[in-house]
Amino acid sequence: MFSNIKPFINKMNAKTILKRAFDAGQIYLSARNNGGKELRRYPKIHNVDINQDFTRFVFTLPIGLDPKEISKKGFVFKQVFGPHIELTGEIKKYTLEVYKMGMEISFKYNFEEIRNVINPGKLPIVCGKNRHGQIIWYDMRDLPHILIGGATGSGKSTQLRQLLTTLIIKLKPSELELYLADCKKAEFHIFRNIEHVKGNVVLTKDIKKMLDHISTQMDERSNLLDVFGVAHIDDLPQDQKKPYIVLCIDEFVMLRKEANIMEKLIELTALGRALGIFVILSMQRPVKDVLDTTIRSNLNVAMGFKVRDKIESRVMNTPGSEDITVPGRFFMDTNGDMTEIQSPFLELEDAKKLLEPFKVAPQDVKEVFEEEPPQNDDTKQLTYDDVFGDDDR
Ligand SMILES: Nc1ncnc2c1ncn2[C@@H]1O[C@H](COP(=O)(O)OP(=O)(O)OP(=O)(O)O)[C@@H](O)[C@H]1O
Repeated sequence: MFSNIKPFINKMNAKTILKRAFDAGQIYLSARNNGGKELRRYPKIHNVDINQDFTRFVFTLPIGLDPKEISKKGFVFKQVFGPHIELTGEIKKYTLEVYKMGMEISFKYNFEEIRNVINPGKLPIVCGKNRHGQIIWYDMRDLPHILIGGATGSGKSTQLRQLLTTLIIKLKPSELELYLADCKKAEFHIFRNIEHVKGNVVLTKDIKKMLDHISTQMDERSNLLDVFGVAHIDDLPQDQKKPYIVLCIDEFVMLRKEANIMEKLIELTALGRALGIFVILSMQRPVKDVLDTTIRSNLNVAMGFKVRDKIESRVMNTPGSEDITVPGRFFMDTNGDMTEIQSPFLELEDAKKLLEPFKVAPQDVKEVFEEEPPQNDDTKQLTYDDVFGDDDR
């Protein structure tokens, strides 16, 4: 972008362009002097580093400028610099990286490649690769609950498949219990008869039972913390150790009219962390009125795959995900930090092979809930059309 001009001029030009973005987004403090003339205090640009692949700016906000202005106006940087940017930072100091090229468009899942990287994690969530080719992961104990959103074909299910498969390979059944609810009835069949999986259900009434069971676990765990005077289940004595519980609900929007389920989810996402209970929710259409605001604010990580429009990306808090064109690509928001990531591509047949060693005979599966076929009206599950009607919002 700036490579044919001398370095100093390059930097000045780059600064001027960034200032244009501040202007366009009105990212400054404004006051009037005695003569009525407007005086603007812009963010201070401390550093401009230009190299072959990208230009990196470091800037700080003037005291008094609301940091929300930056998250709200993130789109301006894209309008000025183009789509390949990354903005990180909080409160005062921010780093903006402007890349010359888009990212690699594929990253094939290979557990051997991932194994060493996630080794220090107790409950590792592998997100994918960033634009520097680094594997991005985090420990769910630090950021306990995830929202995954994206239109059909965007790569949500593939991401869920690899997240769950990785956890199954990494943790023993004595360390991890998985509870899966698949409102679309399409995704979680490959996890049947896996020893870690204690529930794999599709009907609303079974999802309710499953949540009741997890709530009971939650109460028991709270009591244990009380009895042993510790703040986290990891600190319980060895003979009292409890497995982590991960509840994953695919297309949970279909349950939105179930007040009882929503209440339980609010409770789980509010209190789960210390009790070793974690939640992953996925949805095709992240629209405000289908996502309870309390639940939304308890979900610390959002993975925004391709969504339909700005309204949906705003609900996800992943601006720019409406412009994604590559399957498996997403923007990840972790408490305000935004990273563009390509998720690992784990194909169905490969996942089946990886899961094979963890399968047990059906009679040995200790699922807490047996799936029952629908019998009468009280088992009727909402369909997508029941929830959304036609395309209107
Ligand atoms: N990480 C990835 N890398 C490359 N291609 C991918 C990746 N994830 C998904 N794809 C491609 O996109 C297609 C759709 O992916 P996926 O089924 O995960 O989408 P989805 O969002 O779950 O859609 P739906 O809601 O309809 O199930 C896959 O069949 C695959 O071809």
